[in-house]
Amino acid sequence: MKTSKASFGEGSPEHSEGYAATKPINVGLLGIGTVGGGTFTVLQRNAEEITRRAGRPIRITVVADRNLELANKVTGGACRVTDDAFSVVADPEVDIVIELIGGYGVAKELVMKAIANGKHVVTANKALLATHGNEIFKAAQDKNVMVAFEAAVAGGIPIIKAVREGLTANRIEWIAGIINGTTNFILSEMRDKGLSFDTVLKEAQRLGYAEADPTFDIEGVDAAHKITILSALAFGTPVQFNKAYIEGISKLDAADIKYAEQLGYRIKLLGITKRTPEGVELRVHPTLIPAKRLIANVEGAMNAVLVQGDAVGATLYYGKGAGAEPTASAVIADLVDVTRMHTADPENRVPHLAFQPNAMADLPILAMDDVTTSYYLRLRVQDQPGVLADITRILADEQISIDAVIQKEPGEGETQTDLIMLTHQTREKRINAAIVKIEALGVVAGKVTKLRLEELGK
Ligand SMILES: NC(=O)C1=CN([C@@H]2O[C@H](COP(=O)(O)OP(=O)(O)OC[C@H]3O[C@@H](n4cnc5c(N)ncnc54)[C@H](O)[C@@H]3O)[C@@H](O)[C@H]2O)C=CC1
Ligand SMILES: N[C@@H](CC=O)C(=O)O
Ligand code: NA
Repeated sequence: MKTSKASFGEGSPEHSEGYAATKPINVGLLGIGTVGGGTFTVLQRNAEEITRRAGRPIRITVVADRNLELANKVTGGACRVTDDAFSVVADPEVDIVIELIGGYGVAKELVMKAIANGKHVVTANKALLATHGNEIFKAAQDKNVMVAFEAAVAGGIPIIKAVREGLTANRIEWIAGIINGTTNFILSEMRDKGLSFDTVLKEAQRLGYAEADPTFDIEGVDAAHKITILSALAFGTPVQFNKAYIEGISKLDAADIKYAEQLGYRIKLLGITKRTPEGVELRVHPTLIPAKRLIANVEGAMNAVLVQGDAVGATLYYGKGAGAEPTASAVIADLVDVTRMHTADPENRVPHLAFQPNAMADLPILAMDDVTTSYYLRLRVQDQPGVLADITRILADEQISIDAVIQKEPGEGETQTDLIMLTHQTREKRINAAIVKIEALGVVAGKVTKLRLEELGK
């Protein structure tokens, strides 16, 4: 058997003689940290196969990173290195710019300059696209260049491809996903190993899962960036991050995780977007999910996205949503896509946001008050007759029906106990109104804990 040693971006002799002679597509890589490093390594390792798929060699000709020592170490002399990212987006030799710096400051400037200079862009930057995507896609359309962003949502899972291309026959009804690896890792490790929040967060940072500012992960902002992008792709609307409802896991109490389990549910940080007759729900929050659902059993840094289409029904996509090589897998898939489509008529390329730019819908994003879901309520109550009746009357007055109740036996010498209730579906404004009245009851101590619950299908 012959073995082949493909040099970086050249393709192997036995498979790629034709391709090796083909003009390579030249790539400038901005940021060679976790994802940039993974991209460089995988592109080098799988050069032969990637060339055979792309039809021509994909060659990183220049890497820009403000950490030159790191850039030199990772590239090992295989290409040029600079600390001036702006020189790369202006470099006439560069066909595609990969932006893996992150954030919406310098990254936005670089992406806009790259587009203005007629370069295609590949990015993993969900923060940038969720906040400035409309402007970026418009600029790209005007310049006939592509902005590809598979790595921006659920890392290595090809979810953008699935929603934008694989499911085009469908009227998408809703999407719900575990789309932040760091928080899923924290919830799993805390539950399974009893480790503290801070210990697990440090480990997630060490493993390269967390954002530069980990509060983006913990407070649900990163998941909101991602569900904002998916929502736009699903419903043909502009990206509208500023209208997303966002609640992270920092206030989640271990007691609720335990009670949820007793009731047959798991708590996951979900990104949810749903089409309703009044508009689109766009929200991120800890959510009770029936423990028997596949998605409830997604653990560690793994991601999973459920997409409900009217024709296909429910589809589930599972895989690594963070980390160097899983994310590089998506970045390189985009590089191959862009390379293949580079010479195609821009009119015939897949639209950035799945729908043709002149056929976008202006469905409103619903205020959280108008969202419909089920609820988990935990109350600290006096252990005395009539308490449950008072509470159920308040809920009934708001037309909220109860699905399940558990009341703990008070501890030795205690006069108060935990009362846990699950409700059927209702509007958020109704449950909030009921909670205000419940908290005013003399027999209820402190605040009511409210979590949302989604059945996610049958
Ligand atoms: N780490 C992960 O698992 C995932 C990250 N992403 C996204 O990928 C992007 C990159 O993330 P990571 O690789 O984790 O970040 P990182 O912090 O590991 O890498 C960023 C790199 O950019 C360099 N850099 C920063 N400012 C620069 C500048 N002005 N000029 C040149 N270089 C500069 C830094 O020195 C660093 O090497 C972010 O947008 C992130 O949200 C997306 C999916 C998964
Ligand atoms: N910080 C993110 C990285 C990938 O997008 C996460 O934890 O999922
Ligand atoms: Na992806």
